[in-house]
Amino acid sequence: MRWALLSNSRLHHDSSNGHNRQQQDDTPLALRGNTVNPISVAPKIAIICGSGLGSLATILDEKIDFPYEQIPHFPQSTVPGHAGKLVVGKMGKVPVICMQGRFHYYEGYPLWKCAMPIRVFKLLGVEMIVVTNAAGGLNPDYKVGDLMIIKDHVNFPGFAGESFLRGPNDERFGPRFVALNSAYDTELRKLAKSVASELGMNDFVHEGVYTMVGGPNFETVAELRLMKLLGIDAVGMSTVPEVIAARHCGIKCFGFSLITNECVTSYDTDDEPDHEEVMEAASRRQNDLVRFVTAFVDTVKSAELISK
Ligand SMILES: O=P(O)(O)O[C@@H]1C[C@H](O)[C@@H](CO)O1
Ligand SMILES: Nc1nc2[nH]cnc2c(=O)[nH]1
Repeated sequence: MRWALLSNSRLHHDSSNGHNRQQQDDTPLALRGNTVNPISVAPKIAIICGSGLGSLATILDEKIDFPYEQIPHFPQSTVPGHAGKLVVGKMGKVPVICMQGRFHYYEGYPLWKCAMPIRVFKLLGVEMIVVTNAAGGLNPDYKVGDLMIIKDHVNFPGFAGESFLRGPNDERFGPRFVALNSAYDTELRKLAKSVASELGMNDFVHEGVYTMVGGPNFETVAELRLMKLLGIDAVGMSTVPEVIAARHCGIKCFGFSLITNECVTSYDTDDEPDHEEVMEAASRRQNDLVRFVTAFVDTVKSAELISK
C-alpha cells in the first residue's frame, strides 16, 4: 500500500457552530494513496505526542513525514513543542502513525477540529490510540518527571456543553450517544503497568484521573483546590476530545500524562508554571518515555490486542 495526501469528503459532520460544510467536505486529509514513498502496511496504532514529547515519532523506522502545512485545510500547529506533522513508520514490528503536534482548543480551533485527525486515523485502519500529554501534577504524591497512566477523565469543557460530538451525529463513525465509563481500556492499562514494572519504572509510574481545561491560562489556586476535591490527579489542556472521538468510532484508548510541573495550590509562594518548564521536564524524560512506549507497543502486539 502507498500513502499520499488526498482530498476526502467523508470526515466531517455538519456543524451548528460556524463551520462551513462545503469547506469541511473539501478538506484534504492524509489517506491511503498512490504517490511518494510507499509503506507496505497501514498503521494499527496512532500515537498523539503531547507538548515536548515529539521524540516518540523520531524513533520510527521507515519513516515518512507529512507536514501539516502540506495537507490543505488541515489545522496547523501553533504551539512550541508541537512540530506539526504526521509521521508514518514502524515502531518495532508495528506500523504506527504519530501526530507530532496536536491541536488545542485554546489555539482557536473548535473541538471537532482538534480531534478530527482521529477520524482520519479510523479511515486508515487504526485500531488503538496512545494519547500522551504534558500535565500539572495535583496529586501530592506526584513529582515532576512522573508518568501517570490515565484511568479516567473529568471533562470541564463538556460540563459547559462543548464536545467533539456536538452537532448532527455522523452515523458512519458511531452512535449519537457514546458510553465513556471504560474509555481508557482496562486491559491496556493493566498491560502498561506490567510493562512499567518490567522496565523498573514503578517508582515514577502512577495511575490517576486527568482533567482537561480550555487554557491557555494555567489554573488559579482556587480552581486547583476545587479539582483536588473532585479527585483529579493531573490537569492539562488536551486529550479528552481525542479520546471521545476515538471511543465514538470504536478505537481503543490508552493514555498517559507526563507530570511536567507541580500545581501551585498555595497562596504563600511565588512559584508559577510556564511552558518552558513544561518542555524542559518533557525533554528530561524523553528516553524513558520512548522505552516505555516502545515496550508497550511491542507487548500489545505480542498479546494480540491489535489485528495481524
Ligand atoms: O499538548 P499537551 O496537552 O501535552 O500540552 C500541554 C497543555 C498546553 O498545551 C501546554 C502547557 O504548557 O502543555
Ligand atoms: N492546565 C494545565 N496544563 C498543563 N500542562 C502542563 N502543565 C499544566 C498545568 O499545570 N495546567
